[in-house]
Amino acid sequence: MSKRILLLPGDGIGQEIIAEARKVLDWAQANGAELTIDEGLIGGTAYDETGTPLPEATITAAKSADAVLLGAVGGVKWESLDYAVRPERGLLGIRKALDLYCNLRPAVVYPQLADASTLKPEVVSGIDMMVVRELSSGIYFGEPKGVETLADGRKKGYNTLVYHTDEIERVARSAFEIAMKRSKKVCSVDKANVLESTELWRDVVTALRDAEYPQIELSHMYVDNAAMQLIRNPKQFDVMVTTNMFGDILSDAASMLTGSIGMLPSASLGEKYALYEPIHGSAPDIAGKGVANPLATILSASMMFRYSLDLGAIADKIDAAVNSVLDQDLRTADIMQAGKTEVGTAAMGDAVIKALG
Ligand SMILES: NC(=O)C1=CN([C@@H]2O[C@H](COP(=O)(O)OP(=O)(O)OC[C@H]3O[C@@H](n4cnc5c(N)ncnc54)[C@H](O)[C@@H]3O)[C@@H](O)[C@H]2O)C=CC1
Ligand SMILES: CC(C)CC(=O)C(=O)O
Ligand SMILES: [Mg+2]
Repeated sequence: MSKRILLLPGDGIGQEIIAEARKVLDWAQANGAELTIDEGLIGGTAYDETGTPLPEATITAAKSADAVLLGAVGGVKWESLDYAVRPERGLLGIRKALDLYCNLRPAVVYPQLADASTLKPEVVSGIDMMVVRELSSGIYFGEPKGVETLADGRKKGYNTLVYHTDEIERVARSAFEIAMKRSKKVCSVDKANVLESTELWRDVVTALRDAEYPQIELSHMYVDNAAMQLIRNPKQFDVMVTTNMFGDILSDAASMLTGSIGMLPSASLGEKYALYEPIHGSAPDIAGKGVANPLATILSASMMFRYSLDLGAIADKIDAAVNSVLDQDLRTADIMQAGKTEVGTAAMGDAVIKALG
């Protein structure tokens, strides 16, 4: 039966990178994958057309798809809008609507790019770690929040970091299950020394390990130390599990081990739905220039074929094609190295298609 994919290009380079991922989907279709591909609106582009960054039609289409592949949202044009209708609210909204609580962000250092990192090759080579980020709760969603004017004229801006036992437990279980197939090592990152919500996080993660995953070697680290350790000695980590905001920040940091944020794909998973997207944003500084790296999005498509479409053989081919274009010394500007050939977004996408054969 045909698998239904919903593409949500979004804003800025989202449009450019999804166009390259679309070439890969078209290739898969031409090579036997039965796919029905639709496109929908999200983010600033959706706001401009419909007055909301997350139209009902997008939620409905996402719920009837086997998987969603998203580009990125946001941009300077929409920064002065009320928070309720900002592009980013569209992304948070779809994560909530689909209950995508588990965000997998694999940071893999390709051997061809070990010296593209700003860190020493010996520090990063061989890295293959997984950041498991809680995605549908935490401070990005907690109530109360807002900006108020106080009686004395000062303004008060506030957000709330809330976690419930079940929200922690389900993402911790995902992390432990992943770790059972890897090194059986999990580092849980929190700020339990000062935040009660993450003291609960630590307690729940520990209790689950004790009760159901005694084989897992669990460690705990404060987020400030984790940020430092990621740069000092990243190979100490295999699976890292953490809150929504800490995972957001630490995965951007981890991306630089690989050479560029343009190399990191992600899968956002719930019990019923799944959405795939690069970890980066809409990159207004390079949008429209045709220089964005499409590989994170193409690798996100690969994760989609593997996890949601039951087409692991196609995922293997996409992964091999990405390796092949790097072997051919083709580089977008963000991963450019001396002696290599610089190519733009579309040329990189075309090279992947050529490598796919
Ligand atoms: N998932 C999403 O849709 C996300 C959206 N955003 C939104 O994106 C906008 C820009 O945010 P920033 O903080 O600048 O983060 P960003 O991730 O868009 O860009 C950060 C830096 O990385 C570079 N970069 C990002 N992706 C790249 C790629 N594929 N190839 C080459 N270089 C790449 C950009 O040029 C920029 O210098 C904001 O409106 C923000 O809210 C930010 C992060 C995630
Ligand atoms: C809207 C933001 C929370 C997006 C972001 O930075 C991310 O998911 O990495
Ligand atoms: Mg982010």
